Amino acid sequence: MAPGTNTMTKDPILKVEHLSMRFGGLMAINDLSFEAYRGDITALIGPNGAGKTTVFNCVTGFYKPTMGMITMRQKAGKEFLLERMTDFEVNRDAKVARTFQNIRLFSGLTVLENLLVAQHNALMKASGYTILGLLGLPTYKKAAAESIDIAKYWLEKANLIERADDPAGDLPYGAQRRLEIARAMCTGPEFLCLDEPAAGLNPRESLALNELLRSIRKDSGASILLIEHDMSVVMEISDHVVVLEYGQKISDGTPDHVKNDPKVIAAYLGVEDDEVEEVIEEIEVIAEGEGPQGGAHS
Ligand SMILES: Nc1ncnc2c1ncn2[C@@H]1O[C@H](COP(=O)(O)OP(=O)(O)OP(=O)(O)O)[C@@H](O)[C@H]1O
Repeated sequence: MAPGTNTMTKDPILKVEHLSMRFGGLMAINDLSFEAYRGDITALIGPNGAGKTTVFNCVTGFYKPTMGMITMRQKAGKEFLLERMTDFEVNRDAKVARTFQNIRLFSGLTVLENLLVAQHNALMKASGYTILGLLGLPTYKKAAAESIDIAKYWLEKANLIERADDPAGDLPYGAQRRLEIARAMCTGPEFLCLDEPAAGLNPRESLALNELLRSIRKDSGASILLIEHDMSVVMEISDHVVVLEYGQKISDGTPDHVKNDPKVIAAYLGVEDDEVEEVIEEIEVIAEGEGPQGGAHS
């Protein structure tokens, strides 16, 4: 249990146990264990190259880990061993959706069409996988109407309803990021993995993103795991933070707990743990010197 979290109410949706991932001679993830709790926004942070994306790729079925177990337990109690599943099965069966560091939308399709394509699997199932089904089956017509309702719901949430008929490629960058998240939500995930959702956003777009993520947590009940470099986003919206360095966990707890953890400060400053205090003192002296009354420029 992560320090600072309430032991009475926390129910793990994801358990990562002794995960290791080797690329040739490089141990990118080394015996990593952590949990993400149901209903929480969990942030996975760490310096460049710490192994965050590798963990994401293992959780979402893009990589087969060298060792370890990744268990996802759905609300209804059904468990899935994600390390044994393909990316497609992780999404379809375990109900884990993801976004990527680089935006991957169909830029020539409209905003609405992007959300309908995401629901293609459910629509094909309703058609009975036949052309006649596509043309006339009542189950298909019902599913098609439902998928438009779901798309509209997420367009409202992402504040994109007015752009529904515009090509996705015409949207500003921050709106494209929200569209990607809306598209992932249209697949009905219980667990949403977001790879650097705030990257490249301006402060206004960042606020809109925070609002969308909070509303996903509150209204859909989906749990969120996100990789993020923007500490203001992490500290603002996360319930729980896991910190990696060189493929290992160095801290795990509430945002306040990890923010004040000397190991985390050392990792971000790139110094040894026992040098943290000294470096912070030095930084404070420099900051005082740079201040309005400071002597650096006087
Ligand atoms: N497919 C791969 N083949 C070989 N090495 C890889 C592969 N993917 C990642 N690595 C290496 O594994 C280590 C962890 O990389 P990873 O991308 O997971 O880190 P990260 O924490 O996401 O970094 P960043 O914050 O820069 O995105 C790095 O040293 C990286 O070069």
